[in-house]
Amino acid sequence: MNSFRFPYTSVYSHNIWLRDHCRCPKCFHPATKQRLLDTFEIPTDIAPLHIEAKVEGLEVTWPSQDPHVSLYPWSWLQRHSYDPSLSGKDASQEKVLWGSTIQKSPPTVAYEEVMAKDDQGLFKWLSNVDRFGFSFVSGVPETPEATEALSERIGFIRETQYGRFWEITSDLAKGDTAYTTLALGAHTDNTYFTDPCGLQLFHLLSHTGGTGGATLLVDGFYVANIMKELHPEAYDLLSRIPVPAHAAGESSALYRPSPPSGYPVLGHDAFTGELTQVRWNNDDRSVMSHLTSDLVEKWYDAIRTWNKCLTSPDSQYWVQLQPGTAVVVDNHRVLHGRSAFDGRRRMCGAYIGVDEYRSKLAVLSEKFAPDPVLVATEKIPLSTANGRSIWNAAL
Ligand SMILES: C[N+](C)(C)CCCC[C@H](N)C(=O)O
Ligand SMILES: O=C(O)CCC(=O)C(=O)O
Ligand SMILES: [Fe+2]
Repeated sequence: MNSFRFPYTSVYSHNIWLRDHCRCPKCFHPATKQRLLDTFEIPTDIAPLHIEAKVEGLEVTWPSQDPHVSLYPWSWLQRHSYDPSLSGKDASQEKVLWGSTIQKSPPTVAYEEVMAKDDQGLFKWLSNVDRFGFSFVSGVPETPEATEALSERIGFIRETQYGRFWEITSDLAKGDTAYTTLALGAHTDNTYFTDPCGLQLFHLLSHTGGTGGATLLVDGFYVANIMKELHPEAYDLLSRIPVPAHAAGESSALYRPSPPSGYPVLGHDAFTGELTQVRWNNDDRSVMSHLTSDLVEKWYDAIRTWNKCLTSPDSQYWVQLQPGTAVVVDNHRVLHGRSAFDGRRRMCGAYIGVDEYRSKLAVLSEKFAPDPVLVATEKIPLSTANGRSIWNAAL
């Protein structure tokens, strides 16, 4: 919507869009941020009575019994303009793709900072995850309790068939190879869920009487980028062919995603086409029973190429976790794995849902990295009953 060259009698589509998105307290509940306006009462041929460019934003007067005045802050219009789209990516949200060289300076935040009630450290931690897909937390007390408290700083823990906050060791306490001493190749968890967890937290509590059990991290977005450049046909197949998965190690549970055919290895934003998710766990993959015969060879070639890129030394970041240093991983981007081990090894951690993670990051971003245009130019009342800006540029 070319709000800056807004013609007086624009085509109806812009008028109805503008009227539908009025954010005055009568049309948009200031506390609940829900639409109060009845979209379907807006006349299809609605057109403004008057338009004025004000310091705070675009003021539009609509015809109705008592002319209705809407104010659209410039930052809000910029954020939501669709023709053309004007909301460029701001650098702070740029993803930093990485390979093995990340080992030189992996993103890390101190536990004390993350636990501090002012949330600055928590924002720093989640900003790391947003940019790098993972972050260490140093100085964590070597207990499950402290690790659980750390997890809960982000949001409520996601409970699954493996429990809420989990402690794992090689006792097959649960029907999964994570509860063995076996090596695990680079994977993302929960491919058998429709909605894989957003974050996965790991904290090695102890490892005695044995060796191995190193942690592998791979930036799935970095590897996908390489695939897109060097193996576009394979990238395309990984982006199109759904992959079924299951978790069937517990007699009480048989998890499969909905639909059971699953989801492609590489998931994209349907609107922007941007890569948004990697789903890959070759051990948990079920029977590929929906490939057409002409695709079988091609698909296996594609996953062989994918695996080759995933396992290239250039893509792999191996780190021997130590008690006291936890790591959180964006399970929609970064794959994790482990080398085989012996001896007694105790790992604890938790899942956090992707929406809980993104919500916490959004709220903290509003507080610590607000939309500069919104803060600088809007003179309109920014706070409401619940203290949240009525003009959060994202709403
Ligand atoms: C131990 N912990 C609960 C974290 C995971 C156990 C299940 C892992 C499963 N194979 C997957 O990849 O999702
Ligand atoms: O034991 C580890 O280091 C990680 C095992 C694993 O992949 C998991 O728990 O999801
Ligand atoms: Fe895992």
